[in-house]
Order: sequence, then structure tokens, then C-alpha cells
Amino acid sequence: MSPHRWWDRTLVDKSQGQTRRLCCTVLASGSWESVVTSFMEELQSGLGDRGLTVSTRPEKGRCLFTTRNFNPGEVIISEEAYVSVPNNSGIEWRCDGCFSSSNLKKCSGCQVVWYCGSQCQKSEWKLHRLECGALSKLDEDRRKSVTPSMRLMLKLYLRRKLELDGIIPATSLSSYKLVEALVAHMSDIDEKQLVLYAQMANLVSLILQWSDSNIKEIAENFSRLACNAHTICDSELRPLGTGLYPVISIINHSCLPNAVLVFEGRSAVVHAVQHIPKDAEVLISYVETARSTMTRQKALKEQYFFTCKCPRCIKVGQFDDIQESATLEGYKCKNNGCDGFLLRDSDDKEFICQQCGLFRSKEEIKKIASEIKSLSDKALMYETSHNYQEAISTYKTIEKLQRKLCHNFSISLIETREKLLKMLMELEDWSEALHYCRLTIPVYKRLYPGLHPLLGLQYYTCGKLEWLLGDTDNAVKSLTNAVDVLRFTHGTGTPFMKDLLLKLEEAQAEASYKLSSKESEK
Ligand SMILES: C[S@@+](CC[C@H](N)C(=O)[O-])C[C@H]1O[C@@H](n2cnc3c(N)ncnc32)[C@H](O)[C@@H]1O
Repeated sequence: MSPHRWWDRTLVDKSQGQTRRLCCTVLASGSWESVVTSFMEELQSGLGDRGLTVSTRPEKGRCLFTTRNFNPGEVIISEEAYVSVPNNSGIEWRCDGCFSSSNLKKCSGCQVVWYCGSQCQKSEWKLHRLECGALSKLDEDRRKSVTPSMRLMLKLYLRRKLELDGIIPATSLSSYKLVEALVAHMSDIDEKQLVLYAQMANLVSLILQWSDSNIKEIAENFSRLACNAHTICDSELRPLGTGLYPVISIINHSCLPNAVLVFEGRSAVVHAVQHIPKDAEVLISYVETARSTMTRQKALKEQYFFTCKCPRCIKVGQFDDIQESATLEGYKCKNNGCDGFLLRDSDDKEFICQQCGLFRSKEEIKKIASEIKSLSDKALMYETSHNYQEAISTYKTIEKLQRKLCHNFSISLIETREKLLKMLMELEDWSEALHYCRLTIPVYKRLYPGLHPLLGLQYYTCGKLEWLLGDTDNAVKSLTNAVDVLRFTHGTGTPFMKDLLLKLEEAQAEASYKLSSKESEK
């Protein structure tokens, strides 16, 4: 029997068996339908007070709809993580409670989990007491091989146990029932992935050492996590960990979203980024929106198993979509004064500028692209070994070549400039960092129109650099631009936003002091 058939049978048959087993557990009296109905009623009543409702659409499954108007910047919903883990790797660790990376001490019991102090340790103790017991029984090598994804799964099962034992209460908006209701896409994942989930499930079961643990169910939950868990980021959108937010996970995707998901500590907060009328679907983006339709659709299909039919995606193949893709991921016109986009000619031998008609040879493009490729491998090597001087000089050469090859609004060019900006900031070369930051602003404005956190954060970086360099007037302008976006995407009450507003006030005060000093000198 081929492994494929074996997996098909095991997972599908056991899945049905498991669904029945759970029904029986939940159903002391009444039918499965009545359990689902009462669970949905509870969820609807929990959401009703917030002006939200869940409805189901054949092509999307569950969807989150509004039952009132939401203004730009308004919080649509916020949710604590049902379970979460920091992205601890062999080189970087964070506190399990607040994800901070300072003053960490290892849990003396399991030697796996870190805390920044007794407050975080205490707040996590109910769950960690069980996890610590399980991890402590492992030998050192096995303990070291416990990945964040495996810990997330362990915590999921331990939280379910605490809920069943009545130690952590289940509520209408936070319960394992909501986790079970999340899509798992078991019939869509390929055999290789199934085998991987099964191997991970085996390890989780080995760590839990529960006589009734069900490998198939754990594997299915791994698949659930893959399309429902969120990367938890700090206010500047740097990834810190992973969390499962079962209510926010009801929100579907659009490449033209009307809402954005940000994090305040481990709490997930969804803000409206435009006026959302009553009876509209709340939509966030699951993928980087500044990509061509083909790239976005590929990413959505691979991880979430659907074809997006949002207003941007239905334009696929139309002239403006082709233009957008060729600008984002294509080449530039040979004529430096022209900002046209290139398409292949009918013989597929050359590229033709769609604005001025100038030809560009495929050979020339290939040559520059292969130079960039070999330099990129080198630059990455320098970067990962923290040899920033060499990395910067190599990325500068890449940037020069990309300016010859790619359209001014190309993603690869902006990615290189972003890398240079980050490394130059690391080396405290503020003036060069500002040079690259300023180059990214017009591109960000085009790539992220409207209220997008990445545009706001880029203005913020620009403003900080300008202020550090004593260019107070421009710092005020950039920080004002940052506030104009981020007060909608991040709200105004977070420590990050309070700090930004304070910085803006200080920059404004300094600018007016400088102005009055100049006037009194006259
Ligand atoms: C995080 S869940 C969203 C909630 C989901 N609709 C449910 O019923 O639980 C992600 C899954 O929802 C579906 N989905 C999300 N956005 C979609 C869209 N724009 N079109 C079709 N399906 C979508 C896909 O099946 C995807 O894997």
C-alpha cells in the first residue's frame, strides 16, 4: 500500500471517528445540531454587543460582518491569545509572558521556557505547570528539539485540559469549541505535509504522555494552526511570536482590506482602515499586498487553499493588472527618462517598453539578473554572519545593478534599500540610512495607498532619522505624516503611539524654538 493511501485512510477515517467521539463527549443530551446551534448562539451573542455577527457563505465559509457603522481607526474587535508562544530560536529568546527579550531567566524546572520576572511567570503558571511537568521528563536532546510550533500545540491541548477541568473558564468568545470550529483543510494538504504533521503530532503525543491522545486529531490541529494562527508582531511590525485567536480567525482575506490587524503585547486588535458601513464584511489581508496578483494568489493558494476573488484579483489578465505586475516584479525601460513597463515581445526574444516602444534584449537582462543573484548570495552570507560593512558594500552594488534592471517601483529594489536602511541604522550611520529611507517613501506611498501601517512606520523611521540629524523641520513633517496614518492603524492609546506623539510634540517645540532664535538673530 502506498504511503499516500495509508495517510488518506488513517487521517480521513480517524477524522470522522474523532468527530463522532467529540460529539459524544459534548453531547450528554440533545443532538450535534443543537450543540452547534447553541455554540453559534453563544458566539453571536458575544459578538452582538460589539456590532458584529458571523454568517456563512458557500465560497468562503464563516465571515465576520458588521451590524453597525465603523469609523476609520475604530477598534472592530480585540482578543487575547487562546494560546501563544514566542519565536524562540537557538540564538534569540523571549519571555513567555510578555515576549520581552530583556532580563530573562530560564524556568528552572523544564529549562526550556524563559521569563522576564515573577509577574510573567505567575501569569503563565496555570498552563506552564502542566507543560513544565511534561517537558521536564524529556532527555536534554529531545527538550532542545521542541520547536515553537510544537509548544503551541502542547499549550493548545493543555489549555483544553484546564478548560475541561474547570480551571480556566470557557466563555462565548474564548473556548476550545471555537478552535474546533476553525478550518483545517485536511483534504487539501499534500501527502508530504500530512506526513510532517503526523511526525510532529507523534512528538507532541510523546511529550504529553496521555493514554487517550489522538495522533490524527493533533495532526489536524497542526493543519488548523497553519491557516489560522497569526504572527504576533511588535508595534513596528517585527515578528515576536505566534498566537491563536479563534474569533479574529473568522475574518476572511481581501487584497483590498477594510481593516488591519495589529498587536498590543499579546492582544490582537483589528482596526478599521476605512469607513465600514453596517452589514459589510470585515476583511484583512493575509499576505503582503504589495505584490503582483499572481504572487498574492500563489501565496494564498499554498497556505490558505483558496483563490481570491477580491476587486484587485478579478482584474487578473486585464491591462492595469498586467501593468501593475510588470511594474512591481518586472524590468525598467532602457531610456532613463521613461517610466514605462516592459512586456515580452511576441517571439519572446526581447522586452518592449509599453510607453516608448524601446526594445531591451533578454540577454542583457539575464546577465544583470545573474550578477545580482550571485552578489545576493554573498550579501546574505555577510549579513547572517553580522559582517555589516561587507554586507552593506555588497548590497550597495546590488542596488546599483537593480536600478539599471528593475522598474523604479519594483519590490526587489525596495527590499534591497530596506536591508541597507536596517544595517546602516544598526551601524548608527544615520545620514546614509536617511538617504535610503527617503528613497523608499514615494514607493511606499504607491504600494500602500490609504491607511497602511507600513507607510506610517516608514514615515516614523524617516522622522526619527531627520531629528537625530538635527533636521527638525523635516522631522516634524515626517512624524506628522506618521501620526496621520498610525493613529488609525494602531490607535492612540498604546505606549508606542504615546511615545510617537510625545516625540512629535518635542520636535515641534524644538522647531519653533529654532525659528524664534533665527528671528531674534535678524
Ligand atoms: C482564517 S480562516 C477564515 C475563516 C474561515 N472562513 C472559517 O470559516 O473559519 C481562513 C480560511 O478562510 C477561507 N477564506 C478566507 N478568505 C477567503 C476569501 N477571500 N475567499 C475564499 N475563501 C476565503 C479559506 O478557506 C481560508 O483557508
